[in-house]
Amino acid sequence: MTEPDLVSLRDVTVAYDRHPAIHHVSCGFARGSLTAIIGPNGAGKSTLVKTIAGLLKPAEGAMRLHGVSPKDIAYLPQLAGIDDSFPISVQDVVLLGLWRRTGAFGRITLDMRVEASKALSTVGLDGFEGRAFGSVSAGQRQRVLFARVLVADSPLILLDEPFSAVDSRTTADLIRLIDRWHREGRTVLAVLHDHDQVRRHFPQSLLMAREVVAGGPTEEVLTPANLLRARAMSEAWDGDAEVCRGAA
Ligand SMILES: Nc1ncnc2c1ncn2[C@@H]1O[C@H](COP(=O)(O)OP(=O)(O)OP(=O)(O)O)[C@@H](O)[C@H]1O
Repeated sequence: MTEPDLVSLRDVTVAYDRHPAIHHVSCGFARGSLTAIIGPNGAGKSTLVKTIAGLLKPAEGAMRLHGVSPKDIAYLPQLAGIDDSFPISVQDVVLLGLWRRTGAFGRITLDMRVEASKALSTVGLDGFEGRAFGSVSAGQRQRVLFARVLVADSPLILLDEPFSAVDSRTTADLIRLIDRWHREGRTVLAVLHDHDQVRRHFPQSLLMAREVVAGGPTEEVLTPANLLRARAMSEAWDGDAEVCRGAA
């Protein structure tokens, strides 16, 4: 018998204020897979990832996790969504990745601090522990957030546009980290816009345009015909439509 997908969505519609952002999405992500989620702006990629992270609830359909609990998910939101005026040190941001082990009010041990420093070292930020998170550059911030994912040691990792505002050297370093997570058998989903990068590093892709346009091996998904279809579907989308209930 084949193993069920680690994450599966069946006929999922997610709405903001009753206006669907993605609709009738059915797809699965196998355990240990490395998948790029691609599609035009507004295609619903972040909405999909937030739904898998448990931050949004489907208005219709079902999202299921198999053999992984919601608290085991490491989610890296779009950098733009993080409030960098909040006074928190780089080390404390990394330690937030340990909350599964510590609980909301758990004690941070010396070992945990050492682990956080090691993770910072892995992402090239030796000695950054005491810096204010808001005071480091956008690329360095992204490295800090990857360090947070590193210490979380999660079987399912969701990355929303992890390379926006990041230079090519940092991108290359972070891609090496993603490769490492993939080799370790973790399941990784990343929202990306750079198709060359996706072709080079991501074996699987899911092309979205409010619904699934295509999913599977990247070379079969990223075809000119599919990309054209995704663009046309996005442009034809009716943003004022309401959730269609009871559709057969
Ligand atoms: N909090 C929100 N409230 C209302 N509408 C929202 C909200 N977040 C997203 N949307 C709408 O849902 C649709 C899908 O947005 P989403 O951010 O998921 O797309 P995306 O593919 O990630 O886009 P991008 O590539 O531009 O980041 C868009 O029309 C967007 O305006």
